[in-house]
Amino acid sequence: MKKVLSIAGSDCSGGAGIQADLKTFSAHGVFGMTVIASVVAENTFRVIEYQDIRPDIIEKQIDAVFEDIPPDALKIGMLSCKEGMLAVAGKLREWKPSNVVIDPVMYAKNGCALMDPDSIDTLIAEVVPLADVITPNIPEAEKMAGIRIYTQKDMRKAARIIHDMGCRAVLVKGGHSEGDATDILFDGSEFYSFSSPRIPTKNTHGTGCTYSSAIASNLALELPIRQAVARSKKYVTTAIANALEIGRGNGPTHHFYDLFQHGLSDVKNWREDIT
Ligand SMILES: Nc1ncnc2c1ncn2[C@@H]1O[C@H](COP(=O)(O)OP(=O)(O)O)[C@@H](O)[C@H]1O
Ligand SMILES: Cc1ncc(COP(=O)(O)O)c(N)n1
Repeated sequence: MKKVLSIAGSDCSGGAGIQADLKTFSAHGVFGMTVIASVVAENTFRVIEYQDIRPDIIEKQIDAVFEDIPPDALKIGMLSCKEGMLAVAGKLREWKPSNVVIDPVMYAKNGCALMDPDSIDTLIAEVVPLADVITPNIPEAEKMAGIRIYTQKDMRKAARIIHDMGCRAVLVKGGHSEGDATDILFDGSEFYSFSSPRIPTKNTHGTGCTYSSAIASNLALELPIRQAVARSKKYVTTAIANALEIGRGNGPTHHFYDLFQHGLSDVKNWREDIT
Protein backbone atom coordinates (compact mmCIF):
# COMPACT_ATOMS: atom_id res chain seq x y z
CA MET A 1 0.00 0.00 0.00
CA LYS A 2 1.23 3.51 -0.79
CA LYS A 3 1.92 5.78 2.18
CA VAL A 4 1.20 9.50 2.33
CA LEU A 5 2.06 12.00 5.07
CA SER A 6 0.31 15.25 5.94
CA ILE A 7 2.20 17.94 7.86
CA ALA A 8 -0.52 20.41 8.79
CA GLY A 9 -2.82 21.89 11.40
CA SER A 10 -5.62 20.08 13.21
CA ASP A 11 -9.18 21.33 12.58
CA CYS A 12 -11.20 20.06 15.55
CA SER A 13 -14.43 20.51 13.54
CA GLY A 14 -13.23 17.87 11.07
CA GLY A 15 -13.68 19.69 7.74
CA ALA A 16 -10.21 20.99 6.94
CA GLY A 17 -6.58 20.46 7.97
CA ILE A 18 -5.26 17.09 9.07
CA GLN A 19 -8.79 15.71 9.37
CA ALA A 20 -9.71 16.46 5.73
CA ASP A 21 -6.32 15.09 4.67
CA LEU A 22 -6.82 11.73 6.37
CA LYS A 23 -10.33 11.36 4.92
CA THR A 24 -8.96 12.12 1.46
CA PHE A 25 -6.10 9.62 1.88
CA SER A 26 -8.52 6.86 2.93
CA ALA A 27 -10.79 7.59 -0.02
CA HIS A 28 -7.79 7.17 -2.33
CA GLY A 29 -6.80 3.87 -0.75
CA VAL A 30 -3.46 5.11 0.56
CA PHE A 31 -2.13 4.81 4.12
CA GLY A 32 -2.32 8.20 5.81
CA MET A 33 0.11 9.55 8.43
CA THR A 34 0.17 12.93 10.15
CA VAL A 35 2.58 15.40 11.69
CA ILE A 36 0.56 17.98 13.59
CA ALA A 37 2.14 21.43 13.34
CA SER A 38 -0.62 23.43 15.02
CA VAL A 39 -3.83 22.75 16.96
CA VAL A 40 -6.61 25.02 15.79
CA ALA A 41 -9.77 25.68 17.78
CA GLU A 42 -12.04 26.33 14.80
CA ASN A 43 -15.36 25.39 13.27
CA THR A 44 -17.29 26.13 10.10
CA PHE A 45 -17.70 29.83 10.89
CA ARG A 46 -14.77 30.99 13.04
CA VAL A 47 -11.25 30.42 14.28
CA ILE A 48 -11.13 30.89 18.05
CA GLU A 49 -7.40 30.44 18.58
CA TYR A 50 -4.53 28.18 17.64
CA GLN A 51 -1.48 26.86 19.40
CA ASP A 52 1.57 25.97 17.37
CA ILE A 53 3.34 22.76 18.27
CA ARG A 54 6.90 23.30 19.53
CA PRO A 55 9.36 23.13 16.59
CA ASP A 56 11.42 20.32 18.16
CA ILE A 57 8.24 18.24 18.55
CA ILE A 58 7.43 18.85 14.88
CA GLU A 59 10.95 17.67 14.02
CA LYS A 60 10.64 14.58 16.20
CA GLN A 61 7.29 13.65 14.63
CA ILE A 62 8.91 13.92 11.17
CA ASP A 63 11.83 11.74 12.30
CA ALA A 64 9.43 9.19 13.80
CA VAL A 65 7.58 8.85 10.50
CA PHE A 66 10.60 8.85 8.17
CA GLU A 67 12.84 6.47 10.14
CA ASP A 68 10.09 3.85 10.11
CA ILE A 69 7.56 4.39 7.30
CA PRO A 70 9.03 6.60 4.54
CA PRO A 71 6.08 8.16 2.69
CA ASP A 72 5.61 7.89 -1.09
CA ALA A 73 4.27 11.45 -1.09
CA LEU A 74 3.66 14.20 1.39
CA LYS A 75 1.45 17.21 1.70
CA ILE A 76 2.21 20.30 3.74
CA GLY A 77 -0.68 22.47 4.90
CA MET A 78 -0.93 25.12 7.62
CA LEU A 79 2.45 26.28 8.96
CA SER A 80 1.58 29.44 10.84
CA CYS A 81 4.99 30.74 11.87
CA LYS A 82 8.64 30.99 10.86
CA GLU A 83 9.82 28.54 13.52
CA GLY A 84 7.49 25.80 12.26
CA MET A 85 8.47 26.47 8.65
CA LEU A 86 12.17 26.25 9.48
CA ALA A 87 11.66 23.01 11.42
CA VAL A 88 9.79 21.38 8.52
CA ALA A 89 12.16 22.71 5.83
CA GLY A 90 15.24 21.53 7.76
CA LYS A 91 13.85 18.02 8.19
CA LEU A 92 12.74 17.75 4.57
CA ARG A 93 16.21 18.73 3.42
CA GLU A 94 17.54 15.95 5.63
CA TRP A 95 15.05 13.21 4.61
CA LYS A 96 14.75 14.28 0.94
CA PRO A 97 11.19 13.02 0.30
CA SER A 98 9.77 12.82 -3.21
CA ASN A 99 6.33 14.04 -4.33
CA VAL A 100 6.01 17.05 -2.04
CA VAL A 101 2.74 19.01 -2.39
CA ILE A 102 2.58 22.33 -0.54
CA ASP A 103 -0.67 24.14 0.18
CA PRO A 104 0.46 27.56 1.47
CA VAL A 105 -2.53 28.03 3.81
CA MET A 106 -2.89 31.68 4.89
CA TYR A 107 -6.59 32.08 5.81
CA ALA A 108 -9.57 29.92 6.74
CA LYS A 109 -12.67 30.15 4.50
CA ASN A 110 -14.27 32.57 6.98
CA GLY A 111 -11.34 34.97 6.50
CA CYS A 112 -9.50 34.27 9.78
CA ALA A 113 -5.71 34.33 9.48
CA LEU A 114 -3.86 31.03 9.87
CA MET A 115 -0.38 32.31 8.95
CA ASP A 116 1.59 35.14 10.50
CA PRO A 117 2.01 37.62 7.59
CA ASP A 118 5.61 38.26 8.72
CA SER A 119 6.55 34.68 7.86
CA ILE A 120 5.86 34.96 4.12
CA ASP A 121 9.55 35.63 3.38
CA THR A 122 10.50 32.43 5.21
CA LEU A 123 7.77 30.55 3.30
CA ILE A 124 9.23 31.76 0.00
CA ALA A 125 12.90 31.26 0.88
CA GLU A 126 12.73 27.99 2.82
CA VAL A 127 9.53 26.11 2.00
CA VAL A 128 8.57 26.90 -1.61
CA PRO A 129 11.79 25.44 -3.13
CA LEU A 130 10.93 22.06 -1.58
CA ALA A 131 7.68 21.75 -3.54
CA ASP A 132 7.06 19.47 -6.46
CA VAL A 133 3.69 21.19 -6.65
CA ILE A 134 2.58 24.28 -4.72
CA THR A 135 -1.15 25.05 -4.67
CA PRO A 136 -1.91 28.68 -3.74
CA ASN A 137 -5.47 30.00 -4.06
CA ILE A 138 -5.85 33.45 -5.63
CA PRO A 139 -5.33 35.55 -2.44
CA GLU A 140 -2.30 33.39 -1.52
CA ALA A 141 -0.84 33.65 -5.04
CA GLU A 142 -1.32 37.45 -4.88
CA LYS A 143 0.58 37.65 -1.58
CA MET A 144 3.38 35.39 -2.79
CA ALA A 145 3.79 36.89 -6.25
CA GLY A 146 3.13 40.49 -5.16
CA ILE A 147 0.60 41.16 -7.95
CA ARG A 148 -3.19 41.50 -8.11
CA ILE A 149 -5.05 38.71 -9.91
CA TYR A 150 -8.19 39.57 -11.88
CA THR A 151 -7.94 37.34 -14.96
CA GLN A 152 -6.56 33.96 -16.04
CA LYS A 153 -3.70 35.87 -17.65
CA ASP A 154 -2.88 37.24 -14.17
CA MET A 155 -3.07 33.68 -12.75
CA ARG A 156 -0.51 32.57 -15.34
CA LYS A 157 1.71 35.57 -14.53
CA ALA A 158 1.58 34.75 -10.80
CA ALA A 159 2.34 31.09 -11.54
CA ARG A 160 5.48 32.11 -13.44
CA ILE A 161 6.65 34.41 -10.62
CA ILE A 162 6.10 31.68 -8.01
CA HIS A 163 7.78 29.08 -10.21
CA ASP A 164 10.86 31.30 -10.29
CA MET A 165 11.03 30.91 -6.48
CA GLY A 166 12.37 27.41 -7.12
CA CYS A 167 9.53 24.87 -7.05
CA ARG A 168 8.86 22.28 -9.76
CA ALA A 169 5.25 23.19 -10.56
CA VAL A 170 2.65 25.73 -9.48
CA LEU A 171 -1.13 25.22 -9.43
CA VAL A 172 -2.98 28.52 -8.97
CA LYS A 173 -6.51 27.58 -7.85
CA GLY A 174 -9.46 29.58 -9.13
CA GLY A 175 -11.95 28.93 -6.32
CA HIS A 176 -11.90 32.61 -5.33
CA SER A 177 -12.70 33.94 -8.83
CA GLU A 178 -16.03 34.18 -10.63
CA GLY A 179 -17.45 32.01 -13.39
CA ASP A 180 -16.08 28.50 -13.90
CA ALA A 181 -13.73 27.15 -11.22
CA THR A 182 -10.57 27.10 -13.33
CA ASP A 183 -7.15 26.20 -11.96
CA ILE A 184 -3.90 26.86 -13.84
CA LEU A 185 -0.92 24.50 -13.63
CA PHE A 186 2.54 25.68 -14.73
CA ASP A 187 5.38 23.16 -14.85
CA GLY A 188 8.08 25.59 -15.93
CA SER A 189 7.43 25.16 -19.63
CA GLU A 190 3.71 24.64 -20.28
CA PHE A 191 0.44 25.89 -18.81
CA TYR A 192 -2.48 23.50 -18.35
CA SER A 193 -5.94 24.44 -17.24
CA PHE A 194 -8.41 22.37 -15.20
CA SER A 195 -11.94 23.61 -15.14
CA SER A 196 -15.33 22.73 -13.75
CA PRO A 197 -18.60 24.65 -13.63
CA ARG A 198 -18.86 26.68 -10.40
CA ILE A 199 -21.07 24.86 -7.90
CA PRO A 200 -23.46 27.27 -6.18
CA THR A 201 -22.67 26.46 -2.55
CA LYS A 202 -21.25 28.16 0.54
CA ASN A 203 -20.03 24.77 1.77
CA THR A 204 -16.38 24.94 0.76
CA HIS A 205 -14.62 24.43 4.11
CA GLY A 206 -11.65 22.17 3.41
CA THR A 207 -11.58 22.36 -0.39
CA GLY A 208 -7.91 23.33 -0.59
CA CYS A 209 -6.89 20.69 1.96
CA THR A 210 -8.89 18.04 0.11
CA TYR A 211 -7.38 19.01 -3.26
CA SER A 212 -3.74 19.05 -2.13
CA SER A 213 -4.16 15.73 -0.28
CA ALA A 214 -5.75 14.19 -3.36
CA ILE A 215 -2.82 15.41 -5.47
CA ALA A 216 -0.33 13.90 -2.98
CA SER A 217 -2.31 10.62 -3.02
CA ASN A 218 -2.34 10.49 -6.80
CA LEU A 219 1.40 11.25 -7.01
CA ALA A 220 1.98 8.41 -4.52
CA LEU A 221 -0.12 6.23 -6.84
CA GLU A 222 2.47 7.06 -9.53
CA LEU A 223 0.46 9.42 -11.70
CA PRO A 224 2.50 12.13 -13.44
CA ILE A 225 1.75 15.65 -12.14
CA ARG A 226 -0.75 16.57 -14.85
CA GLN A 227 -2.77 13.39 -14.48
CA ALA A 228 -2.56 13.62 -10.67
CA VAL A 229 -4.05 17.13 -10.82
CA ALA A 230 -6.75 16.09 -13.31
CA ARG A 231 -7.87 13.15 -11.16
CA SER A 232 -7.73 15.30 -8.01
CA LYS A 233 -9.76 18.08 -9.65
CA LYS A 234 -12.47 15.52 -10.34
CA TYR A 235 -12.31 14.31 -6.73
CA VAL A 236 -12.51 17.79 -5.19
CA THR A 237 -15.33 18.85 -7.53
CA THR A 238 -17.34 15.77 -6.50
CA ALA A 239 -16.52 16.48 -2.84
CA ILE A 240 -17.83 20.07 -3.23
CA ALA A 241 -20.91 19.02 -5.23
CA ASN A 242 -21.81 16.72 -2.32
CA ALA A 243 -20.60 19.03 0.48
CA LEU A 244 -22.41 18.64 3.75
CA GLU A 245 -24.83 21.14 5.27
CA ILE A 246 -23.13 20.77 8.64
CA GLY A 247 -22.49 23.65 11.05
CA ARG A 248 -23.52 27.29 10.93
CA GLY A 249 -20.94 28.54 8.45
CA ASN A 250 -19.15 27.02 5.47
CA GLY A 251 -19.96 23.31 5.61
CA PRO A 252 -17.29 20.69 4.84
CA THR A 253 -16.53 18.76 1.66
CA HIS A 254 -17.80 15.19 1.53
CA HIS A 255 -15.32 12.35 0.98
CA PHE A 256 -15.95 9.45 -1.32
CA TYR A 257 -15.04 5.96 -0.41
CA ASP A 258 -16.65 4.61 -3.55
CA LEU A 259 -14.45 6.19 -6.18
CA PHE A 260 -15.79 3.73 -8.75
CA GLN A 261 -19.13 5.57 -8.83
CA HIS A 262 -17.30 8.74 -9.69
CA GLY A 263 -15.19 7.47 -12.56
CA LEU A 264 -12.02 7.52 -10.48
CA SER A 265 -11.60 3.86 -9.68
CA ASP A 266 -9.13 2.80 -12.33
CA VAL A 267 -5.93 4.63 -11.47
CA LYS A 268 -4.11 2.60 -14.15
CA ASN A 269 -6.14 4.22 -16.94
CA TRP A 270 -5.35 7.66 -15.58
CA ARG A 271 -1.67 6.74 -15.39
CA GLU A 272 -1.64 5.66 -19.03
CA ASP A 273 -3.65 8.63 -20.28
CA ILE A 274 -0.58 10.71 -21.02
CA THR A 275 -1.58 12.75 -24.02
N1 LIG B 1 -17.92 26.72 -5.80
C1 LIG B 1 -17.04 25.91 -6.40
N2 LIG B 1 -17.43 25.11 -7.40
C2 LIG B 1 -16.55 24.28 -8.03
N3 LIG B 1 -15.25 24.22 -7.70
C3 LIG B 1 -14.79 25.02 -6.71
C4 LIG B 1 -15.65 25.90 -6.00
N4 LIG B 1 -14.92 26.55 -5.05
C5 LIG B 1 -13.67 26.08 -5.15
N5 LIG B 1 -13.57 25.18 -6.17
C6 LIG B 1 -12.39 24.41 -6.56
O1 LIG B 1 -11.90 23.80 -5.37
C7 LIG B 1 -10.49 23.70 -5.41
C8 LIG B 1 -9.93 24.42 -4.20
O2 LIG B 1 -9.80 25.77 -4.54
P1 LIG B 1 -9.91 27.04 -3.63
O3 LIG B 1 -11.26 27.08 -3.00
O4 LIG B 1 -9.50 28.19 -4.47
O5 LIG B 1 -8.80 26.72 -2.54
P2 LIG B 1 -8.69 27.11 -1.00
O6 LIG B 1 -9.53 26.13 -0.24
O7 LIG B 1 -7.23 26.95 -0.74
O8 LIG B 1 -9.18 28.52 -0.86
C9 LIG B 1 -10.09 24.29 -6.77
O9 LIG B 1 -10.05 23.25 -7.73
C10 LIG B 1 -11.22 25.25 -7.08
O10 LIG B 1 -11.32 25.51 -8.45
C1 LIG C 1 -6.11 23.55 10.31
C2 LIG C 1 -6.59 24.18 9.05
N1 LIG C 1 -5.85 24.06 7.93
C3 LIG C 1 -6.27 24.64 6.78
C4 LIG C 1 -7.46 25.34 6.74
C5 LIG C 1 -7.93 26.00 5.45
O1 LIG C 1 -8.79 25.12 4.81
P1 LIG C 1 -9.35 25.24 3.30
O2 LIG C 1 -8.59 26.33 2.60
O3 LIG C 1 -9.10 23.91 2.68
O4 LIG C 1 -10.81 25.55 3.45
C6 LIG C 1 -8.23 25.43 7.93
N2 LIG C 1 -9.41 26.09 7.95
N3 LIG C 1 -7.77 24.84 9.06
